[in-house]
Amino acid sequence: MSGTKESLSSFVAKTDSVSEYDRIIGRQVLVAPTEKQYELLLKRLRQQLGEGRGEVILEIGGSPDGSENGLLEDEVEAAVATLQSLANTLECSCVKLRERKEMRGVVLQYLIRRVLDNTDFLEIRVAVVGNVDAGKSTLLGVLTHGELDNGRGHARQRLFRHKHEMESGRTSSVGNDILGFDEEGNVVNKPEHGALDWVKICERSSKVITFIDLAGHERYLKTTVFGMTGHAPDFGMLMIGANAGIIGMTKEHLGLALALSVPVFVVVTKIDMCPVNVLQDNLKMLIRILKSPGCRKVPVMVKSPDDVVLSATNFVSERLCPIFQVSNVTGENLGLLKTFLNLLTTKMEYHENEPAEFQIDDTYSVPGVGTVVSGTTLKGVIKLNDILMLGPDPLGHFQQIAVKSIHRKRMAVKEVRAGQTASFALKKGKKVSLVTIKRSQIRKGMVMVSPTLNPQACWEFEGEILVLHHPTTISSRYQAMVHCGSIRQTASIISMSKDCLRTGDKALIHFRFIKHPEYMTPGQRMVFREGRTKAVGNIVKIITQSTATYQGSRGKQNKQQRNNSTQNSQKKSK
Ligand SMILES: Nc1nc2c(ncn2[C@@H]2O[C@H](COP(=O)(O)OP(=O)(O)OP(=O)(O)O)[C@@H](O)[C@H]2O)c(=O)[nH]1
Repeated sequence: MSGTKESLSSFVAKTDSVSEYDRIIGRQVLVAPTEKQYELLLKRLRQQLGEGRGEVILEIGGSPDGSENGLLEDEVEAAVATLQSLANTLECSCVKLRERKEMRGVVLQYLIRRVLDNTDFLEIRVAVVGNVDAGKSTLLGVLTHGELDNGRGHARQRLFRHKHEMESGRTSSVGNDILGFDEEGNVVNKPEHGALDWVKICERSSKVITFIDLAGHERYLKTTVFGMTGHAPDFGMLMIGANAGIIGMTKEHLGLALALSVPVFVVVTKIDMCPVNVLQDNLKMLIRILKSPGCRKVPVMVKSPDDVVLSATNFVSERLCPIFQVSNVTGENLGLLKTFLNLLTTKMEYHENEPAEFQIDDTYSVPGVGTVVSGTTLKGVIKLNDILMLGPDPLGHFQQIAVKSIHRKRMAVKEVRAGQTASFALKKGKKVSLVTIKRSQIRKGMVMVSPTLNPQACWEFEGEILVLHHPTTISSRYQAMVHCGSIRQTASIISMSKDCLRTGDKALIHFRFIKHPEYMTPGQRMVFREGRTKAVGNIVKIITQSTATYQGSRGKQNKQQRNNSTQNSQKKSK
């Protein structure tokens, strides 16, 4: 993945089969590889492309210990030719990102990206958060439509008009905008009469950034949390107005991203209209917050193309938090932000070989098509006409459905893989004469999974929870909203491993949903919140027995425990 930049030549030098080569020869491997070395390089590059979901940033002429400090002029040509040839063999593009001077010669960084057919593209989801008026809609309008703002909402209006014009099949009720990059890293968005044709963007793109535009107002915090959990963002883009600084919901949104382990980068907007001293004060405050024990981030100001490559390659592996300072009116530094977006690679591990799991975040009724569901493929591969189990319904049952069509960003495709979002048209049953499934039967939080998983719904589960904030104490019977994937339902606390919980406390909590059972899996991240109360944690156990049975058995257990302790105390007193 791009987060792990590596020198190909030093890899070959480290490999057993070429151990006779010292580091100096290692540098020369790319310059003049033998057939065996070339095969090794090819094998390694293929492996890295697999790890990086189709792309990798490579450094040539350098090594981590500085022993291969640069290529001479004539070596550069030969090394780049080898790299180009490797890329061609693996059907990849090879684009130079950066060059730096070292003691001996130059060190170069290249982006190697698989050239995909026009129905496939790499997908990165970026949740856009920040306080009202931070310039979120404006920045998205400027990035996706390629036209600067006038400072009075011009770019934002374009986006709104575009949103109202969205035809059926839009992927979510949370705002979505897309920015496509071709294999060379050029933006492919070309608005026609103000509107964007998503299918054309996807056809021309190697990578598509989906911006999940989340509301900035406190009133919509529920939707913002849903966007952060249910839409599985790879990254969070925290927007801050240069003159307003960190106000309102900024800290809340940052805290949410941290709690959900979503890597965050910051975009400070409106630098064109902000006095220098105010900007400096607000940046100082931002850096202080990012470095504070609660965040433990390493803030990095991105000011040059070099900074972009460095921060993008280290973004995932470290606690780095790149900060961009842009103007949507003058366009200052927007180029840096675009290059950064083009280089982003997800840190999520997606398992394509496991049985399919798809979480539903929205439903639609499309005339002539029927019920359509949209969401994220968490595991496996889903193909046209696949039979999946949809559920759970209010009784906890799953029903067989067939996938009749698949869209990725409104483009018809034959399959969708783990890590990709999609919409499906559904029909009930296996036969060709399928029964239409009603939209009212489906709700957000439901899943579609492979029948091999034999899915079970649960009313109750156990979670390991850390209370981030609560004004007083939390005890049994306390109720709050559980957000887990696209599940959003109130649950009450049945029991806890501690008597009561305060801010900063950790506990194992047994929850019960109040309305209907849900499908969950251990290890999933969850948020438990109500008003200003917020707790985060992981699902550790799913309890599939009915409550009566469970409570009955717990009752018996408790009675047994009581009997045991009485016997013990009787023994002690004797
Ligand atoms: N001068 C200047 N104005 C900007 C810039 N970015 C945004 N604006 C203006 O700031 C105002 C607010 O921008 P929005 O994009 O609506 O802010 P928002 O964060 O999307 O707000 P909500 O959607 O309400 O959460 C608009 O009038 C924009 O024209 C900028 O870089 N420079």
